This record gives sequence, structure tokens and C-alpha cells, in this order.
Amino acid sequence: MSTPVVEVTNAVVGYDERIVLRGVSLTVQRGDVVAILGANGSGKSTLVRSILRLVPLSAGEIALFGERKFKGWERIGYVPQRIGAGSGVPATVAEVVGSGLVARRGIFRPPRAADRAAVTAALEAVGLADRAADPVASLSGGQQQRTLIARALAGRPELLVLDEPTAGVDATSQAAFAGALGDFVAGGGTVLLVAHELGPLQPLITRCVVVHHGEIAHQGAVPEPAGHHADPGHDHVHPHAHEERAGMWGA
Ligand SMILES: Nc1ncnc2c1ncn2[C@@H]1O[C@H](COP(=O)(O)OP(=O)(O)OP(=O)(O)O)[C@@H](O)[C@H]1O
Repeated sequence: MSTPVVEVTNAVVGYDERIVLRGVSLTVQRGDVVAILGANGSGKSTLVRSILRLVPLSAGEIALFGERKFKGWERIGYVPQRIGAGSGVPATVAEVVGSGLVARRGIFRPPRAADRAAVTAALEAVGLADRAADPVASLSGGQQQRTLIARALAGRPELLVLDEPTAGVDATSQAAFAGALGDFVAGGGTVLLVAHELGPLQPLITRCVVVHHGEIAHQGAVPEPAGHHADPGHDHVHPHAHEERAGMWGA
């Protein structure tokens, strides 16, 4: 078997004195599309952020592309949970997407034709090519999320890490996003994503990891949604999420 893209071994992570992840192990192989599921506060974002070294490990190990002292961050595209679009920066959609190439290019070198082509291709992938010149602030929440995904794609990463990419995203944007992700995977990409609802992403998922109270409660095939969530008409808006101790997947 080839070197895993992500290998987490007995990771313990906490904030101050409070332990949030209690000995989590997880392997993501090249070509995998792994969905991390679980109830609010179970530790999904913390797991992703520790993999990206944004939160330190208290114990355990994490290797990326086989390296514990990983430095090739340009190989990874990351879309965090919230866009922070209220930053007031009057950037256009194309500028935001192009900013994903800065790390790769070096900040003082002007964009090359190849960079512009990468921006255009990424915008086409998420269905926003016609909005390239528009201010990001004029887009819907779902379109803004797609802009960030295009930004990650433009860097031509090998691994995409996405924290709730479809949360609060309209159905059209979700479908466009699923298409872009399918293309990315077909091109040899690997994906690790956090989700509450898989929706149109479901067919792409190769493995699910359910986090429950900081531990992995299930790992394997996509579990069947439990109870009333399985109803086709169920509109999941999360006001009752705290009642679902083990999350909607009934782990
Ligand atoms: N920066 C932080 N400082 C202190 N505690 C934090 C911090 N970030 C998260 N936590 C706590 O860690 C626990 C796990 O949070 P995390 O965001 O990883 O959960 P999650 O499963 O991603 O939740 P959600 O689905 O609501 O995004 C929660 O109790 C949260 O309050």
C-alpha cells in the first residue's frame, strides 16, 4: 500500500486543560474521500485543525504524505468552516481565488498566464466563471463558499480539507460543489471533509468517520441516517442538534 496522505495515530488534543480528542487514529489514503461526521461539539473541526497543525497535539502523532515534520503546505488546500466575508475587503471573486496561488508563486511575483488560467479553471469548476469580476460581498453565502473552494482548487492541491463546505449552502451551490469535487477526485485528488449532511456529496464519499465525544465511534461505509432524519422531506435546520447525543447517524 502506498504512503497514506494523512495518518493520525492516537491523537490527543485539548484546549487549555480540557481534552477534546481522546486518542483518535485515522488514515486517509490517496484517492479517498473521507467524511467526518458527528454531533455539534464532538471534535470534528478540532480533528481537522490538528491535522493541519493549527492546534497542537498533546499526545500521539500526525504524518502528512508520510512526513511527521511536514512542510509542503502547498500540497494541501484548506477551506475553513466560516468565510468571514464580513471582513470588508472589497476583493473580486477572481482576486480571492487568485490569492490561493500566492503561497505557491511568492507574493512579489506578478501572476503568470498559467495562474490566470488556473483561476479561470477553478471558477469554471464551481460554476462561478461569470461572476469573476464581481465583489465577493455581492455573492450569496453559498456562492462565497464556492469561491473559497475555487481558491483552494486553484492551488492544484493533492489533498483538499473542507470544514462543513455545504453548511448553509443552497441546493444549486451544493450540486455545483459536488460536481467540482467529483472532478477533483477523478483527477487524482484526495479529500477530507467535515459534514453534518452529505446531501449530493454522498455518492463521492468512500469512507465515513463518526466522531462522538472526542472519540471515533464508527469508521467505514456511509451509515444510514437514523430516525426521522431519514424522511425524504426532513428539513434539517439543527435547532434540536443538542438532543442528538450521537448525531444524526445514530452511532
Ligand atoms: N479555540 C478553542 N478554544 C477552546 N475550546 C474550543 C476551541 N475550539 C473548539 N473548542 C471546544 O472543543 C469542542 C469541540 O469543538 P469542535 O469545533 O472541534 O467540534 P465540532 O464537532 O467541529 O462542532 P460543530 O459541528 O459545532 O462545528 C467543543 O466543546 C468546543 O467548544
